[in-house]
This record gives sequence, C-alpha cells and structure tokens, in this order.
Amino acid sequence: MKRARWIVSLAALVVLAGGVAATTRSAPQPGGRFITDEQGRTLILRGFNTASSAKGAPDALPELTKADIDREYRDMGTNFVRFLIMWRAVEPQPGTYDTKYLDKVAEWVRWYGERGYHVMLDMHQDVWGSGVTPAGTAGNGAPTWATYLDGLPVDTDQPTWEMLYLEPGVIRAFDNFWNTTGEHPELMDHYAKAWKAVAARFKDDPAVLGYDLMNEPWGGSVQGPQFETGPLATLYRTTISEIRSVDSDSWIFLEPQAVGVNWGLPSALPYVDDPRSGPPRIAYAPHLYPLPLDLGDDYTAGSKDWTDRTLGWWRDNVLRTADRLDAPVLLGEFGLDMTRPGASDLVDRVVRLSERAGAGVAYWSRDPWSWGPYDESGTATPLVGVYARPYPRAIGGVPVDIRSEARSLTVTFDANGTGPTEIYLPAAGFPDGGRASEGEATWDAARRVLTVRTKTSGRVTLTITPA
Ligand SMILES: CN(C)c1ccc(C(=O)NC[C@H]2N[C@H](CO)[C@@H](O)[C@@H]2O)cc1
Repeated sequence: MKRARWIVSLAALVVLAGGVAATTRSAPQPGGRFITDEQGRTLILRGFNTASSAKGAPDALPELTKADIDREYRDMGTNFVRFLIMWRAVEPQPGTYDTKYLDKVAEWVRWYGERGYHVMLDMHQDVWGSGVTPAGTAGNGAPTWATYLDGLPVDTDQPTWEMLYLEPGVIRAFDNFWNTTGEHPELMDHYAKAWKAVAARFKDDPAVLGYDLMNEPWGGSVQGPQFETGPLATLYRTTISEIRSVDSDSWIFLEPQAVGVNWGLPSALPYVDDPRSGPPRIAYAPHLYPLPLDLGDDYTAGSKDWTDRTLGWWRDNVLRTADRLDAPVLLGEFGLDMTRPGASDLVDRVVRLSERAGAGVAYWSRDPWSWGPYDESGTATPLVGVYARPYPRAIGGVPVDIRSEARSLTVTFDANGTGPTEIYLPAAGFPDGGRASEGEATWDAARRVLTVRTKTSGRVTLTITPA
C-alpha cells in the first residue's frame, strides 16, 4: 500500500503543479506526420528497449549477443531498437569523450543494421546517476563529476526505487543540472555537447534513425508545465542546436516529463524548432505505464475498465501534444509483468492503439525477465505470441489506417511513389507467407517479409491474407 500512497500523492503533486487534468475530448489525429526512411517511406517501428542491463554494466553496454538479436527477429520480426547509452560512458571526464565506448556502441549498431533494424540511441537515466549514493547502488546515467548533492542526504532504504527521486540529495542533483540552483550553468551545456559527440560519431550511420535526448526527465523541485516549458525545453533547444551543428538529418526524439504523463496526464512540452533545412525531424516519444497497473493491479475486471479509461486519456493527450509539436509519435516504453493475469490483453491493446495512431512502439524491455519476451531461463513468455503480429515495416505513402489481426492486415495509405510497402508476416497465421489484395507481391521467406509494389499515387487499401 505504501507504493500506492506514494504514487497517488505524486500524481496529485503533478496535477497541482500542472493545474491541469486529463480530458477525454476527441483529440486530433496526427496531421500526416510520420517518421520516414531515407527513401521517404513511412516507417512503422516495432521493437524493444535494449537493455536495462546496460544501466549498471561497467562498460555501459547491454548483456546480449548477436544470437539474441537473431532470435528476436526470428520470433517477432522486429525492425527497431531503443538502444540505451550512458552519459557517464560518453563523457567520463568533463570535455573528454570516450571514443572506444562509441566504437563498441557502433559495433552493436552494425549488428542491428545488418539485420535491417533502425536504431534510436537513448541517453538513459534513472534517478540521475550512480553518484547519488557512495555505493553507486541507486541511479544510472549521469557521470559522478556532474553529480552535485551539496551534502544533502539520499536514504536508499525505500520501499520502491521510484521514491529515491524524492530524496533531498537527488532533488538537488537535478536542481543543479537544470541550474534551478543557479550554481551550475555548465552542466546542461556539457550534456548538449556530449550529444554533439555522439551525433558526430553516428551522423552517417545508415542504421541510426536518431537520438532520444533524455530518458524520463525529472524536474527536481520544478515540476509540470514550469519544468517542461522551462529548463526541459531549454535543454532540448540547446541540444538540438549542438546536434544539428554536426548532423542535419537524424531524427531527434523528445520525451515529456515522466511523472503524470506516463499515466495519461497531459504534457505541457512546447513546440521546439528544428533548424535543419527541409522538413523538421523532431518526434515526440512519450512512455506509457497505466497508473492502475503501476499501483499493482492487473489488467482484469474493474481495473481493466479503469486502465482502458486512462489509455484513452493517454492517447488523446499524446496526439494533442504531437499536434502542438507538429511531430510524429513513437511510444518509447511500455511493458508489464507478463506472468500477471491480463498482461497479453494489455500488450495487444497498446499495440493496436499505436497502430491506429501511426506510432512506433518499443517495449520495455529486452532483458531476460518476467516482463520480457524471454525469461531468465530463456523460455519464451506470452509476450512473444502477442508481439509477433503482421505489421507494415515501411509504407510507400502516408498511412490513413492500419489494422492487424492474427491472420490479416489492412493498410490504407495515400501512395506517394517513395517505394514499395514491406510487410512482416509472423509464421503463426501466415505459415506460407501472404497474399496481397492489390499490386505485385514478392515473398522473402527467410525474413518473412512480403514486399508489395502498388500504384504510386492515390488511395491504396492493401489487405494481406495468408498464402
Ligand atoms: C518519480 N519519477 C520521476 C518516476 C517514477 C516512476 C517512473 C517509472 O515507473 N518509469 C517506468 C519505467 N521506465 C524506466 C526506464 O526508463 C523503468 O526503470 C521503469 O520501470 C519514472 C520516473
């Protein structure tokens, strides 16, 4: 119950700070804003966060192998990875960038690229960084040289890890980073220049789709719209300027504050300009963790109804924010314990919700645990069955509607001549591949991808059924 009380009180804090409540009016659909590939095709991204194991690893890299990536593709046909990187590893000392670390990240990126994946690099943090406690047991992400507690305490004896965010020393570490204290104007500049170093390394890597500037930002003593329109927007604008000074084409992903928004409350994140020549390549990348499930309920009975209500809030508020940012949407994280009742139904509902919004999805997380696709013993969890579904990896036009079922997929789009439409078809439901309702189809049995060449202009309604 302690956790529940904490989360509810924090939600109240956020809502009071924000002075807003979620409303469920019909939200605008994305006005044709989608993430595109180098040909200009619309990308529908489906993948995992890889991986939480990188948070505490000495080398700040995930404990996975190429065989793990091959198994993931064989079982689920994913085409995207939110790959965790750490500021502590990028910039181990102020102004010193670790090229050997970036080379190791590049090795991973190459593995994914060879398998047709799009990689988003996520500058990850939770509870600031390992420097918030002498034993380095609490946070991850930020280097110790950028961690200023000013002598304030951090009690690690907490019922849940999230409560560490409320510890005086952690609040102060964030307040110093955001320069709320006025004592450390240099820290945000270091962060932005660390991203410049990453972008300079990966700007020409065809597998790197873009950069997720900060995982689940926390404003410390500044919360809600004051945080998102203040220091968070400042960090994003400064970092975008540094990235664009070396990389004019990679997509840049912006997250709202986590608290409240993860649960479905509105974000106040303001429009942020992209100085690149040509159309902006700024995307909105919220996370989704429904509050009832965060409070320990299962996606069943009354809690399912309440969760579905918050999913409606989340969808409406995400589309409203995406509209304000003039940005496509990528759901950067969602996940739950797959051993719990109703878990597969929740995953199915979230994937369908994302399909309808034309949003990409990265599940949290790829680690071997009860939330992931494979547990500690390597045994597949129910996630594999519900995440392996037909989806259009790339669409030769602007999507209007996407609907997947176990044995069919219908993609409605306005063709624009950017290339053929590529569709992943899982073995379950499409053992012998698929048949296209129109166009010329080519089946790649090894990759389980049906490539369909349709007319290059006008409305296309492409239905795929089992061969
Ligand atoms: C108080 N604050 C700032 C807070 C509380 C709770 C979460 C959270 O559950 N996040 C959901 C998942 N995301 C991270 C990785 O990004 C995972 O460790 C969490 O389970 C985030 C922030």
